[in-house]
Amino acid sequence: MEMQSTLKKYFGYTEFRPYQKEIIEKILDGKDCLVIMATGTGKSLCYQVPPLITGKAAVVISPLISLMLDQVMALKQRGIKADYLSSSQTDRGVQSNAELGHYDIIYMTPEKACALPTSFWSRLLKAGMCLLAVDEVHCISEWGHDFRVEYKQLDKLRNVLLNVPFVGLTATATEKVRNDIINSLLMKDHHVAIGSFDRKNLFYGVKSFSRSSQFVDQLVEEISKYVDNANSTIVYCTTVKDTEEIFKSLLEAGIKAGIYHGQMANKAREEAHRSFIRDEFYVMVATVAFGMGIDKPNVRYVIHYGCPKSLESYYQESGRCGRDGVPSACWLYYTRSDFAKADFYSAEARSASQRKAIMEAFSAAQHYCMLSTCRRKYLLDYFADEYAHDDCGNCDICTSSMKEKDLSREAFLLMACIQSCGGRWGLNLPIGILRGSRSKKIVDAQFDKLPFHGLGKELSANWWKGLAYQLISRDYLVEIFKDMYKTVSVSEKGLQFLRSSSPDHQPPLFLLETPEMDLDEKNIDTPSETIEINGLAFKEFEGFSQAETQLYKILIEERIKLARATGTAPYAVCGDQTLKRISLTRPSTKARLANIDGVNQHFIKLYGDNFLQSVKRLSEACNLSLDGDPTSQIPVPSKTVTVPNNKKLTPAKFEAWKMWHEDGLTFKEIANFPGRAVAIKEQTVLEYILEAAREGCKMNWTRFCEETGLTRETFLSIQNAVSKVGREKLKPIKTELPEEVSYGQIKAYLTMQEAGVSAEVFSSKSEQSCNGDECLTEISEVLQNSIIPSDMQGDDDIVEAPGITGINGASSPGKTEGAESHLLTEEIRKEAASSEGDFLIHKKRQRVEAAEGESFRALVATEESILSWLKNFDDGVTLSDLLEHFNGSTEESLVNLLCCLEGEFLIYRKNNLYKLL
Ligand SMILES: Nc1ncnc2c1ncn2[C@@H]1O[C@H](COP(=O)(O)OP(=O)(O)OP(=O)(O)O)[C@@H](O)[C@H]1O
Repeated sequence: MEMQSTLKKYFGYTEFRPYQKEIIEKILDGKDCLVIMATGTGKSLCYQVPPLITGKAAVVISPLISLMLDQVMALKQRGIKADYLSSSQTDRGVQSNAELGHYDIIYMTPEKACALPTSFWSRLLKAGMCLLAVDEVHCISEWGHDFRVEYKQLDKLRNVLLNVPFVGLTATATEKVRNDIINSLLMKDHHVAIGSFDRKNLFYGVKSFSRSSQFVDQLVEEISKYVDNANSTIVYCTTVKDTEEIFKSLLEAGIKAGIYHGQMANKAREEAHRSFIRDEFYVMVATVAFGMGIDKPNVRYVIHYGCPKSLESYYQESGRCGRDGVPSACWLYYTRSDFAKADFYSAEARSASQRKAIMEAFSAAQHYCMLSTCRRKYLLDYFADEYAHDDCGNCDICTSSMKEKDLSREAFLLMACIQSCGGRWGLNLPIGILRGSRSKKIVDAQFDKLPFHGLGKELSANWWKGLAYQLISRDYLVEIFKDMYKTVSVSEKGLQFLRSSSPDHQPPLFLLETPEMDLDEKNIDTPSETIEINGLAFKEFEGFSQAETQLYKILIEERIKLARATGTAPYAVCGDQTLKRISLTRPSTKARLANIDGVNQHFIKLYGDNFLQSVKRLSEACNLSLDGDPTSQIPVPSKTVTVPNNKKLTPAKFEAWKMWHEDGLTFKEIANFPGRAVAIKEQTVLEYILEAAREGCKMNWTRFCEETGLTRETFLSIQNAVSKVGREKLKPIKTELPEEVSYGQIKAYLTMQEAGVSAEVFSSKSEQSCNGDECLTEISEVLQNSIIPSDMQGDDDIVEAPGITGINGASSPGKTEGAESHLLTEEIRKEAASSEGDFLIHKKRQRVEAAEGESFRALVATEESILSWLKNFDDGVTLSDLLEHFNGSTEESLVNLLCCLEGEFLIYRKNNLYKLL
């Protein structure tokens, strides 16, 4: 509860993102934690919440001063006491204040942390220290992509900070790097949280381009379209020269932009960074020097102008995009000449193994450019975060209309040629042979005598390379790195294909003819189509009227003014999404403003009056009424909904899931559904639903377990059996278990385990709900006593059904007869089954009743009495509950008191439930 209220009070959010809560709990238990979560998924919050709960400081090691400055600025805007210490700082004030326990969070560079005297740490410990967080902890490992030698010294702090949990956080760490981190930070009995690398809101796209002024002009024109809505863009270039060229073109086109690269003086770079995050311009053209830790939440486009040197750096840089969770696009433009930079990058290597690692990393980036299969899948598989789908529906490949073609003859020629050359060469040699080249290498090795020589000359080298990359990504060919060189050979799968082929006949092999393959040699550097960087299926102002869009745009300006007046960044005042919610709901009171997701207590204190005045004035000007529907939702991008895009789920399976999940039907009802030509088995329905769950469809596991009869005890005994015999085969698991445990229950357990659902689902259920018939009876009773407040009942059939009209008085379900009675229980059961939320209501009702029983006197509400009564209800209460309890108060006076409490952040309202903060 305290965690939840801290989240709303300081950050304005009402829900934790995945993993955050469990990590915070572990830290509060004093455990070391290693947190590996995708960029922009909210790692920082994991170390920012514990000091606010414990009242003890958190020390955060961070690699860059600019990053620390941004974090400190944003935290101050949330009313959190934060500052930073670095070796270049001359002011001793921060250090002494830290020693006196004046901060919630103190950032410092690793150098500074190691240079601080033991006396500093002793004083800090005395004042209270709850954790030491090491941000971007992959820098500790030589195997990581940003090794920083100073990070290696951090283990020294272990001897000084006894019993302080160490928390390492990073977005990218292979297993090798993870082990290195654990050893370097001397972590013991630590908790590891590994989130998915998938950034669902990001669209990935790649195109080839030519380095011509014509292309740059097109790019600039495209970028200019997105600047209008205050959407930020970062253009990453591989060289300083490109950076300068694009920057100049943007300025010439009248677009305000910034530039950032390693050859600029520190001060100029800091200024550029500062201006970008403060929305003084919306386009930043930079080299990769502008990468790690840029946390501007509303960057909508990240464009790579040139192939990056590795997928790790591509993931980091593209990760700057869409950090507020809003759909955003990452486009990568490459030229073939980029691929010749392997030597340049590997020149940085200090050893043969490092050189090999650099080559491999660069090759993976090249592959990414040349893919003909889902880009998201390739990226996630690369980071060992296997993506279960072949089609993400949110990258250029999955959304393109490219058609597969039978390229079996060409694939045969290429593979046969590679095999005939002994699989000892790169791609250029076999392609040269097919294209009839008589280069010295080919002639000396007598490869010009091979029967394939010249058989593929009508196709460009580019075309053949495109084909080869597809064969590699589909495992017909394999690439092997040997020191500075890579060779390509035929895999077992490719050999099988060759064995079943002859020069005249090959089994069909359907592959894509990508746009790059279409380019012939003369046109190699001509862009295949006009640029279109958007690629988002999402319309930014979907669901907004014209007037609301206008209001939003004016509020953006107001936010900039407020931020300038307080010397901070506009996003630190409040995020774009919060501003959109304000534009849609147009609150007239602090209470209403406080209830908007993303609005925190400090915001209300600092800007509440100002914002409310602006909203009132501007709404009037835009002819919009105040206090719109607080449930107005900003449209969720359809691309993140997995189900409709999911090609793996057949219509029958999807339909079964929908009937169960959305219509509340039982397995039996679905199996015998009247519209079905032939009834199917209940077991089949169960399997369909489990498959839907595995494919990412939403599940109410509590209800599912109830219907399958899977109890906590059975769940735990299956867990036990699986730990003994493994999860690969069902039979051995079944043999380990009592007779009555069904295969269906075992499958359900295995799917739940895959989905990360633990036995807790039962404890929460038993607390929140009751079982089977008992539950039905109890809910019936609740209805019978007519204590479900009308605002909770909704306008479903229950109230209207025959024999139920008397629920409030004359007749009751108990008194109805036969079919009517059955109808009622059926309806109730469906209602009960439709969501866990109803069980919550039921439980709350019971507690309301218990509390009611305490007094029969007319109770008049005061701020204090409301607060003290709300303490009884973790799940919150409705206004009707409050009115029932405080029966001596009028609705108006009660609402006024509630508004005051909301405005003071003592309570908050969500889904019409008032909860204590
Ligand atoms: N529970 C939450 N609800 C809504 N927004 C959140 C939540 N937690 C974090 N955020 C927001 O998500 C954004 C990204 O969070 P954060 O900076 O912590 O990401 P990160 O994982 O540290 O990323 P990186 O590795 O790139 O630094 C921030 O703007 C943050 O305020």
